[in-house]
Amino acid sequence: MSESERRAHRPSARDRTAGGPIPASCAWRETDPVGRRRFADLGPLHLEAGGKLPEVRMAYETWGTLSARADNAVLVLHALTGDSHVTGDAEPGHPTAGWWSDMIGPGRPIDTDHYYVVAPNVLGGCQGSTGPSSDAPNGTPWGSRFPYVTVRDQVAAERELADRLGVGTWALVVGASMGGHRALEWAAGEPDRVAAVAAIATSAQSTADQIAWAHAQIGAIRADPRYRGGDYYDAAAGDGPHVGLGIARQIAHTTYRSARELDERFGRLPQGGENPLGGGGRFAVQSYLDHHANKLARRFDANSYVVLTESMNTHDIGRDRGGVESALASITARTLAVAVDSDRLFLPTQSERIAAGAPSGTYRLLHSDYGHDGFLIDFDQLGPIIAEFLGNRAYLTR
Ligand SMILES: CC(=O)SCCNC(=O)CCNC(=O)[C@H](O)C(C)(C)COP(=O)(O)OP(=O)(O)OC[C@H]1O[C@@H](n2cnc3c(N)ncnc32)[C@H](O)[C@@H]1OP(=O)(O)O
Ligand SMILES: N[C@@H](CCO)C(=O)O
Repeated sequence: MSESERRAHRPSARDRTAGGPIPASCAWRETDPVGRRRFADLGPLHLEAGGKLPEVRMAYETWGTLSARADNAVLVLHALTGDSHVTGDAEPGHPTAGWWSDMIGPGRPIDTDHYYVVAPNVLGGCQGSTGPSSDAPNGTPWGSRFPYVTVRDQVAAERELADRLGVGTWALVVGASMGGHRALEWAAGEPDRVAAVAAIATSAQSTADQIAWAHAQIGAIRADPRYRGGDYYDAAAGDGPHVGLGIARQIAHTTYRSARELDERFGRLPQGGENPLGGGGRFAVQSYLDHHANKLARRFDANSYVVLTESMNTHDIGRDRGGVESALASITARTLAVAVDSDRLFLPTQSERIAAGAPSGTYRLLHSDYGHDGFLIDFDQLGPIIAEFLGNRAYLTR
């Protein structure tokens, strides 16, 4: 069996139900299973679309040491279902290693022997920062009552966190995908506080295509009867909206990978001993998507998925700033825009636009078969690009 066949076939069909009943919500809430997460209580936050959150808590992790001049701080902003655990090995309570361990750490492109790295969990998420699964003032989860938050609101919360950490100007703000939205929003909205920005596989404003994919994902969650309009937090395991959330992940995950990769990797292979002819069995690629659906439903909250996806839909650094080109032109930070050539969700032209519009913009392209997820896989290319942008000669000549 070839490597591609081996990858395509694992694990077995039994994976579809692996792990037992799925909890109604897998929000981490106020817990800190890894033991290194910290929390900052920021008080009330007035929201761009109206209303306010009376109490905002931000969960975050840090690595390295802030210099006496506070000029070595790097803000790392995660994507839709990411979290603050950007680097480190797998450990109890966090079964996966940091999602950017190859990029951040001693001797890595973002070298924590030199930089003070801060990674917050996004506002509206479900990994310790205030979100729909957090308790509202009446002591029960916000659920359907959670207000609309924008990318700008998320950055406003991160700005408050920066104030509390004693960071005036970030040496670098870096993010990919949804994290890139926030990185660009930081650069356009807080030019005095960002010396350099790296926006990876992202866009300055959401496109109709991205909103269209998101629409189907949100629809899948809302159509799940177990979603209960967003108020499902007291449901028993197995009785939460994991079906809708899983379908949303399957739609999204397909857009995160390239058609070429899926075709070359899975082809028309059936999954294990299953027979798709007649409708009973699955193709391997269907099993693969089932696997990713199952995994996400176990680690993420459906309401957070909706809240964050909606915030991505209205992402537009040009809003109330005279349009995207005007907002890009106002960026004073050194700007790096990185695209993945096979990304069918965040097209390279959107990164080219960022680099062309920012006064000191640089554009770099990753050559990858993996599509949008290339920023989570192709570190042999992304590492040197970021190291070069930071002038990390030790990494480049290692
Ligand atoms: C900043 C952030 O975004 S942080 C969040 C990033 N992490 C995630 O999104 C978690 C979801 N995972 C992913 O998106 C991807 O796994 C990545 C991008 C992290 C890594 O990509 P890859 O290394 O190419 O992993 P890939 O997409 O092939 O998935 C591998 C999994 O699919 C499973 N798989 C492969 N083929 C099949 C199949 N035919 N049937 C069922 N499962 C299958 C593998 O067993 C493996 O399972 P495991 O992850 O539980 O060990
Ligand atoms: N796999 C990433 C892709 C989104 O950019 C995530 O789940 O956040």
